[in-house]
Amino acid sequence: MRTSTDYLKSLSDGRTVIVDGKPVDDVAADPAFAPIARTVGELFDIAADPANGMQVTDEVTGNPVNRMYVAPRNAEDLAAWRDSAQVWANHTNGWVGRSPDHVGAFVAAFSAHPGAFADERGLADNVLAFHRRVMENDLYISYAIIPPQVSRATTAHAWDGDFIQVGVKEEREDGIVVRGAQMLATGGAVADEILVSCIKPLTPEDTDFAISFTVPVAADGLKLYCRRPYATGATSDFDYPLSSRYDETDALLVFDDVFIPWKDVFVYKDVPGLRKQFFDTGAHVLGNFQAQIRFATKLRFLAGIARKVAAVNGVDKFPGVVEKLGELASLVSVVESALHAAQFTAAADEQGFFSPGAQSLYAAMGLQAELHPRVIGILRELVGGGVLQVPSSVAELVNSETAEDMERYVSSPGITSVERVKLFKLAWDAVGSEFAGRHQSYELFYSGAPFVVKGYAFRNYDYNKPLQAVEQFLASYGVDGPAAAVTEEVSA
Ligand SMILES: Cc1cc2nc3c(=O)[nH]c(=O)nc-3n(C[C@H](O)[C@H](O)[C@H](O)COP(=O)(O)OP(=O)(O)OC[C@H]3O[C@@H](n4cnc5c(N)ncnc54)[C@H](O)[C@@H]3O)c2cc1C
Repeated sequence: MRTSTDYLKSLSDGRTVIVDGKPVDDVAADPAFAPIARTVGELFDIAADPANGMQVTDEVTGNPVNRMYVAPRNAEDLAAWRDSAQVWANHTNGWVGRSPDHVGAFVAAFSAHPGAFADERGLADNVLAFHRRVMENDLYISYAIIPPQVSRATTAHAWDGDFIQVGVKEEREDGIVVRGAQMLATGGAVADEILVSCIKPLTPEDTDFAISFTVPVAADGLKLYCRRPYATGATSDFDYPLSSRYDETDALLVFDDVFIPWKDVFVYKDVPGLRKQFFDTGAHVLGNFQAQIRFATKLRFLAGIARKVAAVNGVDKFPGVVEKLGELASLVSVVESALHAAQFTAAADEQGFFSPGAQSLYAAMGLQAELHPRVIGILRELVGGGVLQVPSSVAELVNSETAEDMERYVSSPGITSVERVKLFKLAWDAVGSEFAGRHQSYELFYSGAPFVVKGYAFRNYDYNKPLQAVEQFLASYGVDGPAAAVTEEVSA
């Protein structure tokens, strides 16, 4: 299976990743991208080691493949799939949102439902071939499925200027030429390919933009405009332990007439087909099951920082602090419990795809907009000003002229000054740094704006039962008192 060496080597492919107005020479060597590339490489090494239990035998080739790229078919598969996702999430403590298993899960679910892509061009076969390529080569796929934020009052066809959202400029015998942009691809700069599509509802007038395809990051004419990287501002691992490893970077994609061969096209000028690929295949559920496994891991990590900070500051026995730590425990447990429930209520669909229970999964996602800021808020409150009562850098801890002051004034009972500063710098990178701010937006938006995500929770909740309960109750009394049936029940 692919190792970090193979992966890092493959990144030197002439991709156009733009920072500070010019293309980056080599992302694997650039200080903005090398740290996250290293982290992704570590994930591949973990999967390649059979001891980590992430491998399964491919039924077609008989070779070991990463389980994250294989659609679960029964309860045992799903349990093992979840365990594998957990192995990767543990390695990053949940701080890498778009690790290769996220879109990998979408592609796995696609492969179990080729019928959702069926059309006269044979697009379903393209999807199956894509899945096989991803699985056999351990590809890292990022995705860009949101149109650029131009105006949400209308959709692409009504925007000024042709092809602002990426669309079909030209149809050729051997493929299509696409032009335009897509909002963001997290991890795109260090991925192998990007799945480009649109999950926001389009109208029949938007047919030219109703496409789904994969494109190598190094494709001619594809440009990635990255937001300011945070890894370069991370002066050391000690000062920014999260920014220095996990800055995935997010990039606007611009397609300057990029040629996409037919084999890489999955949905073509088909507005309903866009929704089908995400929602009739179970892809949205499986991909977000992975996302919630990752999210719960990060919440546990945040709770761990809070628990340790409270102990170091000697406040962990105060009733008010115990209450806060208890609230944190409840919030983390809500997400963990929803994952258990989604697994417990999982069932096979008509294609034999074993899908996690959607009601529990979307319930957790629907609360994320409130839950994550609350967790961060509690942590911010517990750390107090301690995150600012730290030296500007590790230098003050090692310089003999300043180390003595640090040891004397920046310390707590039972731990050294270095240990205390290390902990509080970690806390700052989780709640206060630019990296932390980006993560707050990420958790709020990665699976859609809160009104969209709550819509999933609404649609996947069976309101018949609560409605029935209310109807029955309302029927049990009237202006004349209890209804007859109820009166009889009471007198009997
Ligand atoms: C850190 C980060 C990483 C991301 N990574 C990726 C990625 O890898 N791939 C990808 O495809 N996308 C990615 N995204 C984009 C993400 O999917 C979108 O931000 C999300 O879907 C919301 O879309 P939007 O940003 O266009 O918000 P908009 O749709 O413009 O909404 C912004 C706000 O406007 C209001 N609003 C808009 N429309 C309505 C409405 N109809 N009803 C009520 N209120 C409304 C809401 O308050 C909403 O929160 C990322 C976003 C962030 C922040």
